[in-house]
Amino acid sequence: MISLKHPKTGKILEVDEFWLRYHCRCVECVDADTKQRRYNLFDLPAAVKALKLSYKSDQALLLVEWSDGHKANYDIDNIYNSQLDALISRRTSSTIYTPWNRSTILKHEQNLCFSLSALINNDDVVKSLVTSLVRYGIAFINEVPPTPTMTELAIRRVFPIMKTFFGELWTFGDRKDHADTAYTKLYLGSHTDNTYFCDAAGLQALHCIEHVNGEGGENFFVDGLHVVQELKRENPKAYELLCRVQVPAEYIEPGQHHRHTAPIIKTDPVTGEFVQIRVNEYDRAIMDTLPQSEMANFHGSLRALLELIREEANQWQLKLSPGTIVIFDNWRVLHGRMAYTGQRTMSGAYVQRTDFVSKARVLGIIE
Ligand SMILES: C[N+](C)(C)CCCC[C@H](N)C(=O)O
Ligand SMILES: O=C(O)CCC(=O)C(=O)O
Repeated sequence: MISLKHPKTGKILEVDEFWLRYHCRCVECVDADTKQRRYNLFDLPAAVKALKLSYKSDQALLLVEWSDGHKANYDIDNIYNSQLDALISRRTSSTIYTPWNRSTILKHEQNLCFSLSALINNDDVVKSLVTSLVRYGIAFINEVPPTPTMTELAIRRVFPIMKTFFGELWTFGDRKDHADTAYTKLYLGSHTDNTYFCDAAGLQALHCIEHVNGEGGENFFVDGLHVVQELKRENPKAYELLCRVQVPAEYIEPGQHHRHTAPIIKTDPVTGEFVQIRVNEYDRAIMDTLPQSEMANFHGSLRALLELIREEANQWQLKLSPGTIVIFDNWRVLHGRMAYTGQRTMSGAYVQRTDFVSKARVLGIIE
């Protein structure tokens, strides 16, 4: 270990020597074009030693002469910012994620809506939309001509579309194109999609392009981040159990058999932050991942979460009309719809999680 003292703050940091050697960012060590490392672990001596330490450029840089002959320059602040305590403090002090219930989201409604023409003409509007998606997990694009083609154009202005067995840009009503309750006129309780995929879609976009000769079909949304925080406060045992118990989900139709097992609440193993809520009663598979003696506890905890989800104060219900696309974070915001009559056609698409967060990083919204 090497002991460093920050030249400005005086903070002492014990740094593992191999870690420091491995994190040299000079052009010899990291390719300037690809930003990829130019060597692997075995190219460096396991017991590499720092022979000489010195500071330069008003002490902003640390120079190290290594026992393998390499001379490295480090930005001191980069070294301190690359430590676990710095990561945890940045993440836990971030104010980018704003949990909401119905009354609080209604106060921000105007921050969530963007017209298609503004979106097309102005890159800043793209950034504002992605910021709302990160902050609240939901946003709307208005004044979209109600066709599948224009729905696709609007989504592709911001994100690439994820291909699944449902298709890329999908259009659905009550025709049984897939073995799923979504393809009926029935009520759909709050859920997240794709609990049965190894990686559920990150975003989902829905556009009601037609609803005639009937009523109902209102959509509702619940902020999973908010209900998970409430559960953690009110019932920490239930929260802890739902973070831990592995819950299988499944989707079966001719030619498809998807299954994925994971907890209902996923948290970041390093920082403890909320990562994903994965709730879908319709797609729950046989629960064979717990001994029977623990089932009652599990169902009690799940019931506590579902009660919070069902609370009216947490549900934001709205009638989507042709012209408005709703986009929401399928790892955070649960959605559902009321039963309906008449002819109702929805168009929409999924976006991969990795494409959503990559876009947010490129735009400087998250790190
Ligand atoms: C969105 N789209 C209509 C294509 C599919 C709906 C699938 C709903 C399914 N139960 C799930 O949770 O994934
Ligand atoms: O029909 C709707 O409005 C929503 C359908 C739905 O919940 C889904 O596709 O997952």
